[in-house]
Amino acid sequence: MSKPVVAIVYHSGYGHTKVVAEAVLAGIKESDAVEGALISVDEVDANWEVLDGAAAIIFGAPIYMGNLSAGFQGFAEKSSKRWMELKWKDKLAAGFVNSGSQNGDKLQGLHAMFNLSQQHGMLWVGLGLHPGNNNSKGSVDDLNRLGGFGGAFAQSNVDEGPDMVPPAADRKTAQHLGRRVADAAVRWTKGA
Ligand SMILES: Cc1cc2nc3c(=O)[nH]c(=O)nc-3n(C[C@H](O)[C@H](O)[C@H](O)COP(=O)(O)O)c2cc1C
Repeated sequence: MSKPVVAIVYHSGYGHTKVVAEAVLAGIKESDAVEGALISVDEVDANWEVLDGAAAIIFGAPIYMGNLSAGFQGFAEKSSKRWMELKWKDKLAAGFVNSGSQNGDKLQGLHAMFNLSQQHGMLWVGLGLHPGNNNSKGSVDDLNRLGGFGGAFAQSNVDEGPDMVPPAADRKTAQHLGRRVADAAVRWTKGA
């Protein structure tokens, strides 16, 4: 029997969110029981069938002007063809967002991804981690240093390139999300 596919579909204007997407993929690949697929919104037209066949889809985007980037929103609107037939109903969904500011209205973007998942009848998987860096012994190197619950948050200094940021803590948090969704996909598809 073929392994369940856990797909990531992401937009990245300048490469920072792509780094986060690759960290999510590394987490998916920790599991031998699933296949990972990394799809940029720029190549989504050649990959709708991969998404249709996936057990889980993880959404990823940068925050532009306080919300999901137009590049990601374009994908979301194109996915309405799937919505017509509720083709993605009962797939797992999850999300990650990356922005220049520590806050930067990331939650707004993550909630927009959640809304997209619910329009499609998908089941949302959160991060499943306590917040890091929230007490006197904490540090910016903590896993989940930005304290997200519904998904993985990353922050990339606006004057540094994707070879420098987001920092390792955010990449590890993204990796955790990938592993968590992979494990959830195995449980969710058991016997299906
Ligand atoms: C048009 C535009 C709007 C942005 N708006 C925000 C914002 O609202 N909040 C924020 O924290 N960062 C904002 N940023 C910074 C990006 O979120 C940040 O640089 C991010 O790392 C870009 O990811 P990318 O390289 O994958 O496109 C904005 C950047 C651009 C280009």
